[in-house]
Amino acid sequence: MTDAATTLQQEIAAEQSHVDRVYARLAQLRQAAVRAEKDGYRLARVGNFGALVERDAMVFHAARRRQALDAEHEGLVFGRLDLRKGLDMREGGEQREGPDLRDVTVLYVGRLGVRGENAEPLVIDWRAPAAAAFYQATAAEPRGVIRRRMIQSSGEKVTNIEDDLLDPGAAPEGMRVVGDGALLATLARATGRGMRDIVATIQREQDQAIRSPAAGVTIVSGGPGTGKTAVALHRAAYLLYSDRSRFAGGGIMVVGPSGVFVEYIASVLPSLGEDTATLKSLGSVIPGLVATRTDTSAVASIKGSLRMRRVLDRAVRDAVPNGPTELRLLYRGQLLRLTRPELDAIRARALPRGARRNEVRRAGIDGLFDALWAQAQRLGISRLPEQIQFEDDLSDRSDFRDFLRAWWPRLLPRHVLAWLAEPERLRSYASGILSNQEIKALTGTFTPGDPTIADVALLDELDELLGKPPQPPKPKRDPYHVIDGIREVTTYADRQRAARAAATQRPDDYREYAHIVVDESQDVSPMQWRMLGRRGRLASWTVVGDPAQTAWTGDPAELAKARDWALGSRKRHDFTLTTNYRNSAEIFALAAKVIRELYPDITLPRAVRSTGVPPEELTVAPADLPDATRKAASGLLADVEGTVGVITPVPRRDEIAGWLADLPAERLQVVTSLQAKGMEYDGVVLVAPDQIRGQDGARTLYVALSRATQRLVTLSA
Ligand SMILES: Nc1ncnc2c1ncn2[C@@H]1O[C@H](COP(=O)(O)OP(=O)(O)OP(=O)(O)O)[C@@H](O)[C@H]1O
Repeated sequence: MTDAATTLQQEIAAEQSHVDRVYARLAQLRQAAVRAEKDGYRLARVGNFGALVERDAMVFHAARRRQALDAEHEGLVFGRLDLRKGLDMREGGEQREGPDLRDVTVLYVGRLGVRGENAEPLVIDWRAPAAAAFYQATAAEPRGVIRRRMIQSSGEKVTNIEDDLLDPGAAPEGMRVVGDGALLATLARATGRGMRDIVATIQREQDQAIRSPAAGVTIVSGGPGTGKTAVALHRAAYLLYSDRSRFAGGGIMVVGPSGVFVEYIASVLPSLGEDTATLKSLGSVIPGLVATRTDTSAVASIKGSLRMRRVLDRAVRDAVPNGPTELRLLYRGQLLRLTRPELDAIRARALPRGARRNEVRRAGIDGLFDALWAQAQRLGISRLPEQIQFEDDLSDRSDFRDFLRAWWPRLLPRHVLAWLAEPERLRSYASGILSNQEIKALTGTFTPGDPTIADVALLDELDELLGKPPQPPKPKRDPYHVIDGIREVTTYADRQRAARAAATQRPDDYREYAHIVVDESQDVSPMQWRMLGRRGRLASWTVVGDPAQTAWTGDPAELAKARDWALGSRKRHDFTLTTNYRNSAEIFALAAKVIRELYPDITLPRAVRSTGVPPEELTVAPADLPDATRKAASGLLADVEGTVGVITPVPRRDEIAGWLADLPAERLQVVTSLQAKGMEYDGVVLVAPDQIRGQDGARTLYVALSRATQRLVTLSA
């Protein structure tokens, strides 16, 4: 063994003994927590009030502790800091020759804080203020850190160590420094189906964004692969740690562009021991509805425009399709009749600007009564009763009630959206608001019962425009348990469990999130900002994105206006990330070429890793495209260890997936250029790049070109 290898083995052994100590302590704590929980429940059988209160406290603490201890074992300890200590004392007093080990304080950093039997910290939580130096110290500004050590493990076994010596002058004799570049070693690892947490290798500029103040709006920008998504998710975990009652109680919602993306990031927060955040795609923000279909970028940009609110406002005021065209009632031998224009006028009067159709049905009915009463008086019906009796008579009649149900039904958003599927209605609502060309583009894009992702924001807008019919008040629930007729005070543990459940399964129309994280925010349309804004009126926000990656083709001023409306006047904190951790330098160079054609002066991130393998740009005859795609995908599956993504033009996904049906599916995913947003694969086959550029623009092509970590093949026909 070489000297370096021996040193590494010795250092690994030393760290292993600390890691063993931590796991032994963890097992002890876990046992104690389980015991305390059991004892707590036993105490309750004593039955008096004092015992209940005691049980309360015991069970609560024990259960919470056990949950935390259960959450995350893999790679529990991942960092060590050797810090200078006693600087002040040394300067004023005793002078020694050089620094020695007495001048060093050692601190371990991990996914969880663990204390020893005498309350000494064995590991501190990565989110604790004392751990910030682990991420923020640099050689230029060591912040008291002499050596930063990254500890890599597999399960409970330490496998490698990587050190950074930040303050050589303060390093005591005998302090050894091993490894070179933990970050690069991590980045070279294969990509799995899901995104990994980066807790052990968070970089300084990322850490600053993660720990930015909870209040207001934290805005994180940066080019492809700079860790915006990773930062957003670690920030959610950080907020939950720093103010648990506020953020777990109120709820954190993380919103990403697509279902594919949400699936990709779903394991990150649980791997950090946090499972109370709600993850949503833009197609699933409304409870009970999951839209996955995408429109073309051009159509999505029209549907996302604020002008659609005016189009929808016209729709909710219109007569229902196939509704009654007149009202005819025989009353005491005389025919009462209201024509279509009269009915329309009554509806319009009952629905002044700002009124919500489902909420003012009563005003519509009153308008009908008034018109019918006036007519009855005009006709001089004999023995006409008081108006009140006249109205009662009508209300009792089933033909009148049937008419009301058909004329002013309770409308659901999906009913009204379905009206837009009729070209006539679409034209009449949109004329003068959208251009003829835009109306033509929208025609045929609304499929009743099968909304696209862009339609979801329209449904949410309609929900607001329509309102809800007034409901009788719900009876209040008894806040206490009643078991066998005996009332029992709920325990903290019960409440904790209930709070947890409430955090993950919030009521259907939950809109009071304490924090909203918006990922890929460059693709959130104005209508979608309104949808998110409604759910974050009291929230603080983290908004991450990259304007150069947007597929939005509408008016930028409108986008800014809607975003400002959602985020309000809260204080903004801006952060920019500058290093691309995803792409090899060779792959990013090709992506950069595409975006520079559009924005020659754009500042792009620096790709830190090089593989020596340039992307392959192939052109084949159209008839050979299926074979070439299959060959490229299976070639990449053989070449890379991790995942392979095949990125297609939007309308061709299913066709191209068909070509690849016989390839092994575990490591292969076929996605459209729009679904590829935010995704990452080790190898990417990009099919028909020119068609992607033609349909969804150069910025979407730039996104597609910047998804691969190791290998990229483009196939043009
Ligand atoms: N500090 C880090 N240590 C290790 N890996 C990192 C670090 N920062 C980012 N990465 C990795 O880089 C890749 C890109 O990160 P992420 O997806 O968060 O970037 P992004 O800025 O959201 O990209 P895009 O805008 O292209 O969607 C991920 O695999 C992530 O794990």
